[in-house]
Amino acid sequence: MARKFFVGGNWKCNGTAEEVKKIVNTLNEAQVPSQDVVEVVVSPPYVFLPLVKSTLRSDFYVAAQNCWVKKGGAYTGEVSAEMLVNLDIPWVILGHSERRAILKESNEFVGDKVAYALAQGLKVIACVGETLEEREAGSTMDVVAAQTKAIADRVSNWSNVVIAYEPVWAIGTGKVASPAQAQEVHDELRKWLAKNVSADVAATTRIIYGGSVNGGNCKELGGQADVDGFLVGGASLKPEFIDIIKAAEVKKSA
Ligand SMILES: O=C(CO)COP(=O)(O)O
Repeated sequence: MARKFFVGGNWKCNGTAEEVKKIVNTLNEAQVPSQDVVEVVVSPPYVFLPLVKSTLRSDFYVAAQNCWVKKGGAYTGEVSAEMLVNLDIPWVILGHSERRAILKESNEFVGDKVAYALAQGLKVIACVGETLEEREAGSTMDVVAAQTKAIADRVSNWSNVVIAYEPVWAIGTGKVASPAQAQEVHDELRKWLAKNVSADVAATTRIIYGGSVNGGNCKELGGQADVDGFLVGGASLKPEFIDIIKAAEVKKSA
């Protein structure tokens, strides 16, 4: 299958320079499957991007955790897509649920960001996912489809997009989605892409899972047919991130 396993580490708003150096050292020394088998991307806070980029092994890549919705200018506190490109940062995470919920980023705003970042040449990890209330109300797929539609309405080339399905109730809670729950949404999302974008985009776009992924649950989750990797929060700051990268092997032997 053409979809290469993808493991992202979202460090969120954590770390000191000393801690970042330690994490990078641990990653640099790790024995992991080759780039043919797994694509590894770590996402430190903006201020540590140059440090990580200049010290991280060359077979791992870096991502910013956000960027501004259009060309830079008089937007105090923002970082533009152009700046990331200028620093050779290849990836950006957009639409993370923490930004949607706390900073009130709407589906349309996230869609605009994704389109703009792609147009500047960045690769995008676009996050979608439902809250516990939405799941309990039976509207998981409606929510995820609306979030994805806002992206699909603005994007024609999906080759540089990875979709991260991150149920909000599983993020930072230790309450991981069961492999069957993850597979169900990933499968529905792929069908949505087939129907609303194209069969080719559905077949080739990686849909990764995020929400309390750890060294213990990654193999079973990664073994699901439509789970193409992970976006890892808390565990990406720990040595167990290496075990999660190694979960890519489950696909190779599948
Ligand atoms: O939000 C996440 C990754 O973007 C997931 O976070 P946790 O792995 O800490 O639940």
